[in-house]
Amino acid sequence: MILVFGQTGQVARELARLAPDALYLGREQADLTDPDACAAAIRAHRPSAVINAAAYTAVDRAEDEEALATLVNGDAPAAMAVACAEIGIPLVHISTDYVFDGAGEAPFAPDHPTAPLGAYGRTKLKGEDGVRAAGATHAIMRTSWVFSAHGANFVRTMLRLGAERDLLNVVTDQIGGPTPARAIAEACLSMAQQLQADPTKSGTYHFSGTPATSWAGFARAIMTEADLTCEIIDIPTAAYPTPARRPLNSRLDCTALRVFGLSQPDWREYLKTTLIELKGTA
Ligand SMILES: NC(=O)C1=CN([C@@H]2O[C@H](COP(=O)(O)OP(=O)(O)OC[C@H]3O[C@@H](n4cnc5c(N)ncnc54)[C@H](OP(=O)(O)O)[C@@H]3O)[C@@H](O)[C@H]2O)C=CC1
Ligand SMILES: Cc1cn([C@H]2C[C@H](O)[C@@H](COP(=O)(O)OP(=O)(O)O[C@H]3O[C@@H](C)C(=O)[C@@H](O)[C@H]3O)O2)c(=O)[nH]c1=O
Ligand SMILES: [Mg+2]
Repeated sequence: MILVFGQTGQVARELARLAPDALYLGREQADLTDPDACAAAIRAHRPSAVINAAAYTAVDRAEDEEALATLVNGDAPAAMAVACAEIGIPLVHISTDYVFDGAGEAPFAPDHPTAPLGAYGRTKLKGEDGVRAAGATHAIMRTSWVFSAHGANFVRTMLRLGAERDLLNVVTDQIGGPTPARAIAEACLSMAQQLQADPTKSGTYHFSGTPATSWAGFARAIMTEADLTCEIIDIPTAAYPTPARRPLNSRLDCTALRVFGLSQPDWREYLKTTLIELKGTA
């Protein structure tokens, strides 16, 4: 039995659709602000693998709540990994492009030095370090720009704003790979299964959608696919001030996915299916 931390999040919901028999622990059953409780849940349930799909993901708010975000994104995954090491099971942990500083234009390889620009990235990096230090079989999967038909994400924000406005300013100098939560969930399950059979696959992997685009480019694709007439105006990051700094270059080098026989999802296909799914629920 696979144990998943998270129930209502984008990735957790997609996991639940793909693997309904896994055990999903929401905030009520396992609060990540209590790392010991997370470790205790693993010891109590003795699963065959753990996937951590829960996190503090409010990038701007994290600047003011770094202590809380550190507990959830840093200390809880570390405690999970210690418990996984004890009982000899793999942990699949999800991390982010925001651990990098976004310099240059080349895709970041998994072993490229990290240098987060903000609190969210710092807390996620602490979680990565804790998972690696615990000695459990693990995959740290760094992904980026996650979207789905549920939860808080850029696609849903653009659909809401696009229906209200004729024009929308969107940054054009942050480049990355939008990644469907659905594809992340599939990859997590595959990694968990393969790690059980072959612990030598442990390591840090990048998993992002292709092709790389800007937030403005992504916004334009969303408006087109959704038949909204809202015009997207290209603006530089400097013209869109936010509490947290974000990396300009979020490109991730995903070639190591070959180890798991996985490849990058084309976000344009998943955008279509996401919009169909949203229409069905509207
Ligand atoms: N969203 C994105 O664009 C990106 C996300 N990631 C990473 O991917 C992973 C999945 O993200 P995503 O699915 O988008 O996340 P969401 O923001 O959609 O969901 C986060 C989940 O974490 C849960 N959670 C937050 N705080 C706690 C807590 N204290 N105790 C228990 N559960 C908690 C939330 O529960 P509740 O509903 O109760 O609040 C929610 O289920 C995370 O590790 C994230 O860092 C990486 C790159 C990009
Ligand atoms: C709503 C809006 C956003 N933007 C910009 C702000 C920001 O630079 C970019 C995306 O906005 P968001 O608020 O979705 O960005 P953000 O929440 O920072 O998204 C990040 O979330 C975390 C959890 C991650 O791990 C990252 O990979 C990334 O997905 O678009 C505009 O330019 N115009 C707009 O109207
Ligand atoms: Mg956000």
